[in-house]
Amino acid sequence: MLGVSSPLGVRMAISITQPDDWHLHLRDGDLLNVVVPHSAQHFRRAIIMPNLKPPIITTSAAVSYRESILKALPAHSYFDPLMTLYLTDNTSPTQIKLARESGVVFAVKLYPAGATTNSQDGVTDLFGNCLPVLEEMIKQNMPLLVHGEVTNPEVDVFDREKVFIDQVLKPLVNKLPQLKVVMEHITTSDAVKFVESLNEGSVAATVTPQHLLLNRNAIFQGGLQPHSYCLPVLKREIHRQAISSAVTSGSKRFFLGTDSAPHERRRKECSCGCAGIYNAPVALSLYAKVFEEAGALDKLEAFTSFNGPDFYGLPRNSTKIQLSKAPWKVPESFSYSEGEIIPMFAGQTLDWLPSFA
Ligand SMILES: NC(=O)N[C@@H](CC(=O)O)C(=O)O
Ligand SMILES: [Zn+2]
Ligand SMILES: [Zn+2]
Repeated sequence: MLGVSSPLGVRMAISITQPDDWHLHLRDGDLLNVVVPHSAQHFRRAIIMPNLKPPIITTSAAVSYRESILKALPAHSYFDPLMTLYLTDNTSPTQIKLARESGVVFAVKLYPAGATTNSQDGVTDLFGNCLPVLEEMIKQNMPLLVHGEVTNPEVDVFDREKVFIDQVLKPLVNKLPQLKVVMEHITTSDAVKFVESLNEGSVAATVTPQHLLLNRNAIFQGGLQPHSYCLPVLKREIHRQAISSAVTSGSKRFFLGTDSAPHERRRKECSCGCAGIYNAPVALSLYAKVFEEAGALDKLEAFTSFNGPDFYGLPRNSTKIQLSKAPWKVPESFSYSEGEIIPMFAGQTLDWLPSFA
């Protein structure tokens, strides 16, 4: 990381290796034309979530989804979508082999059936139905990306991540210690402890800007705030602090994954609103804010740009991006053919402005 100083010695800008987003929802249809440019503006590569309707369960579906993403890229921009397969009870080991051979699919995503947006085709019994597939993933060195929440309605919604760690992840890493696992969008100190207790190269976690900056008060601040609702739901302040400390400590086990998850405004602002926060345009500014507030700006680059590719066994980017300490206003909304999407912190002023030098 290179610091640029003003004559008074105040750091005005930093230059870092261009980041990647290791957890991103781009959706499909016309919405791609809005959200793909936003991600490509800051990120070089992204792990693309497969929870479309219908979900991406085959390599051929992943290949054609990748083509539509590339078509939505503005001219002269570079962005490499790293595709994933949606794991179902019926996924076969052969499909995993084909996925690896394609060179297009980089991971397999586990959604416990019913846990989150478009997860109804997800897995009902991981150990009962998916062991041969997980064994093939070890052979192919293909990571398992996990939405880590149990779906049992009797478990309190704020405890679902912790219970998932105890009931599924601990047995999983005991049974298959060679499987690479990414616990996606972690929200609790329990998840931090779990990830830190394991071998660095085998289990890692992505962390979103909202889980680093907000606690569950944000959902109810002055009234119900649908644009602060995501899954796993925001947690208590002590959990936010635990995640922030873990990430800013410089540990290699944590890396950037925005979980940017746009939903059309009326699908958020209604009587049964969708879970998901659209943060792609603001994510990098917000991560910089978190590291600055922790006095750890020197550790930002490893989190945004090194730990992810190192875990996935991919090269680090050679391009750079600049973050300037300059106020900028987040747009109120972005329109597309079916309506609009509202970004996180819409209309507010943020401090760090990313740009290509
Ligand atoms: N995070 C969310 O609240 N929503 C995501 C799904 C997910 O990542 O769980 C979505 O696809 O909308
Ligand atoms: Zn999820
Ligand atoms: Zn997600």
